[in-house]
Amino acid sequence: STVGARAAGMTGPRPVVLSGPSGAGKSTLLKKLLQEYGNIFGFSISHTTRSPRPGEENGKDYHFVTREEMQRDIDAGQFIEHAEFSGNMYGTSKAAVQAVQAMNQICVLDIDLQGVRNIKKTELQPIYISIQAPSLDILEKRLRDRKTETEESLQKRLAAAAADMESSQEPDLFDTIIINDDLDEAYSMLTKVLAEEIKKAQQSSNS
Ligand SMILES: Nc1ncnc2c1ncn2[C@@H]1O[C@H](COP(=O)(O)OP(=O)(O)OP(=O)(O)O)[C@@H](O)[C@H]1O
Ligand SMILES: Nc1nc2c(ncn2[C@@H]2O[C@H](COP(=O)(O)O)[C@@H](O)[C@H]2O)c(=O)[nH]1
Repeated sequence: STVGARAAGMTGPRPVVLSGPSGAGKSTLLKKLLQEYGNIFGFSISHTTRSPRPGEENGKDYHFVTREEMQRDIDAGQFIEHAEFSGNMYGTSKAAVQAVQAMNQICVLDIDLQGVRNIKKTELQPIYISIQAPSLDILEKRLRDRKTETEESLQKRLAAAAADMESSQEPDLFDTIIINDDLDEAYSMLTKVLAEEIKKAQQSSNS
């Protein structure tokens, strides 16, 4: 099994899961990571039924699909995990993870807490990192300033955020919790947590 092989040190670097409330800064940190280490890390492109935001590209940020398409593919067994979040469906397809692994890159998943719990039931064995805002008030301000949400979807996301902040304290759920107060400091924490994987990847590409 992957677990046994991993214990024996026979597999490659571990995938990385970034989770945490909407507005905590996952995409911002991920973008920085991919800018600096785009040869090492690859983003797992999820499917979602929500509409694209200005600037988001189909097949790059997400695979934007209808509920019917997504449900059909879920029923066909094409997804590793999927969840309903704030009125829309989100999910990680097997193909999304395989596409990154085929490029010999470390797969990074940006998923919600339900996704984390479901990935724990699989053999993926990633490093689990929670990104948190300093407070719910600051998170609300950041989400409002982002101007991507209606008042209704903002309220849904804030309710989910409050629950997320509490659940993330659960022992053994995350390997690391990063408080994204100052962006540069949070990013430096992230690269520190991933230093070992980055080193392994750099060594194997030099050999
Ligand atoms: N350290 C920070 N200080 C101030 N603003 C920040 C910081 N980090 C991120 N932001 C801003 O906060 C907003 C939310 O960040 P981002 O979109 O990265 O969150 P997210 O966790 O990916 O959210 P979602 O799950 O909704 O996609 C963005 O407008 C971003 O520019
Ligand atoms: N369980 C999953 N959650 C996912 C996936 N892709 C994204 N997400 C999470 O959804 C929310 C909202 O994202 P947004 O882009 O609409 O702001 C956020 O917490 C993401 O982490 C997925 O494939 N599975």
